[in-house]
Amino acid sequence: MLRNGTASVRNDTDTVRGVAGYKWRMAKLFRAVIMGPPGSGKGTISERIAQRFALTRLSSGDFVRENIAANTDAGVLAKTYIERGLLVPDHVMTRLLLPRLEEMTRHSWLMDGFPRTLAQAKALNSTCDLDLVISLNIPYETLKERLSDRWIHPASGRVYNMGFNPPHVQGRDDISGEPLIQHDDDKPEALVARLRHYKDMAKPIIDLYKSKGILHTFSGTETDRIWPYINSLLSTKIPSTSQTDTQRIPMP
Ligand SMILES: Nc1nc2c(ncn2[C@@H]2O[C@H](COP(=O)(O)OP(=O)(O)O)[C@@H](O)[C@H]2O)c(=O)[nH]1
Ligand SMILES: Nc1ncnc2c1ncn2[C@@H]1O[C@H](COP(=O)(O)OP(=O)(O)O)[C@@H](O)[C@H]1O
Repeated sequence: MLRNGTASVRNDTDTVRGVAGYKWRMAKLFRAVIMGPPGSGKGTISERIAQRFALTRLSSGDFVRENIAANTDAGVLAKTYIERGLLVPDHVMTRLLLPRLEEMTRHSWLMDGFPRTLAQAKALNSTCDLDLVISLNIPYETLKERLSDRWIHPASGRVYNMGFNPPHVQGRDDISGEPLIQHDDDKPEALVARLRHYKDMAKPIIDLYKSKGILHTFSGTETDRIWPYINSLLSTKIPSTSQTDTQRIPMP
């Protein structure tokens, strides 16, 4: 249920009267979060889930970058942290994200990158009830190999891996043809610290979702082997009607 003041819309099959004499039947919506250490495949798997189940894919990193580009107050503030390689403080992240989620009352979504702290998880919890949390558990050696081979198209966030999903033209984004870059913090020397940090921050969040009975953990070294399990889990959880989110039905 997405709580917005006193209004709540979600997880119900609900009808609302529209302007043109139609009722809009709200399909049962679905809200999920994907968690995992850097390089665990959150972006890759989110993309597959979004395509297969027609969910809106939300990425906290993209929100932050959009706000920086648009020079919003929160974006300007967030930039000062990102430039120093820090996480954006909780109150800035929630100010950026929660209003956006409140606009999404009619959409099923999958969030990547939020919550990253227990405070964020609690703030999210007070805004909406999640249906499911996917946690990816990938061995360190695998993460290290993947990240040293990760190339990104910064403008779109499209991700490549020189072995797993290489671009059609080496060093160039498939769609725009623009150059790909590597993040400094994907280098092995930065990775140990990033992983330790992830573990410390994620543990209480994972415990919280476990206690709510919505946590599903997937372990393995290959996305293509994990994917069928995620796919079949979601097939049982996501009602087929949520693929359109709303259906317009004539008023009787
Ligand atoms: N070799 C290999 N690379 C993968 C696999 N799954 C994802 N990748 C790549 O590993 C890197 C990290 O994946 P990404 O989805 O960006 O992870 P995130 O940091 O959790 O969002 C990217 O370069 C992906 O293309 C896999 O099964 N095998
Ligand atoms: N939930 C969050 N809490 C705090 N900072 C965040 C959050 N999501 C994104 N950010 C900030 O935005 C940056 C980019 O996010 P993202 O694209 O997820 O990249 P990365 O996976 O490299 O951290 C992060 O490094 C961090 O500074």
